[in-house]
Amino acid sequence: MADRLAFTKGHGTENDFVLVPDLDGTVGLSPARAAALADRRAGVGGDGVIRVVRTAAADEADVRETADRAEWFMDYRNADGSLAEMCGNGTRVFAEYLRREGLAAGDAVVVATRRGPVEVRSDGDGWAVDLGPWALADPGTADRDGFDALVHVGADDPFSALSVDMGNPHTVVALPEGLDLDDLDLTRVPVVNPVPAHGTNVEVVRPIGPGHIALRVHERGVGETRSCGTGACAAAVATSFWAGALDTGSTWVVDVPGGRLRVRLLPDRGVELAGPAVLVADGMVDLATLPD
Ligand SMILES: N[C@H](CCC[C@H](N)C(=O)O)C(=O)O
Repeated sequence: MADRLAFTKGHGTENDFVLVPDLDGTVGLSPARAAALADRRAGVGGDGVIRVVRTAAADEADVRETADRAEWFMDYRNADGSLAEMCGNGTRVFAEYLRREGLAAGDAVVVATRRGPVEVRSDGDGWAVDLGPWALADPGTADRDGFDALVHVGADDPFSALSVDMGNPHTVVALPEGLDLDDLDLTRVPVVNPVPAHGTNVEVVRPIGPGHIALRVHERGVGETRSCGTGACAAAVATSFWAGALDTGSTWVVDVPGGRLRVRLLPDRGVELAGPAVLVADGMVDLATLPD
């Protein structure tokens, strides 16, 4: 039995991940082991852990069924070890890893995810991926101003928000006039009402100009992160909805604390995320330091 585990550290606009190759699915990844790998002091450190596994060897049957469309499965875990359906920044880092390792060739690769296969294609010095279709909560629940939730961020009075489903859940807050993103206390989990059944990722968005927004994000299963790819898409969808411009194929520059992403709204509720992916380092973890 190998006593060490190979890993690669990577990030997309400083949303960072520990990639663990387990190509034939023989090692597995328990929630406790994922959380230990993500630990920034006793482990490698990251917002998430991504197991790189052949789709045919995935634990979930519905993922295995997509093996004819995608050879590799992005098995995404949050820093707390919880599963997530999708990770936008993670898909770009995953594609970069597959290309560097010679596990994929050419300018595009279809990646299996819990949300279904997505095509990640080379885009300038980064990657682009359609993370759609997005969905709003039952439009009937969005009041006349386009909000369907209230969010307490830190000690502030509640802010109005809109739920956006990107395969994973998002609650997008429109930062009230006169407040500054930098002043928000995102050290605690924002309190969302109605309480989302499976938790949610909370983005607080500020308009910068036409087709340009900035956001901070508190991620489900992590805490505040420097960037969230599905969150950038959710924020662009919500901002377009509030502007009554959802059907215009708009493009967005999304400034996140860790850098800049681009989002393009596509027909049929498609939404393309584009941005960088960096592989920072490779290493080995002593299995004796990890829980089973
Ligand atoms: N925390 C998220 C998953 C990671 C999403 C984010 N890192 C991205 O780039 O989309 C969730 O539990 O739904």
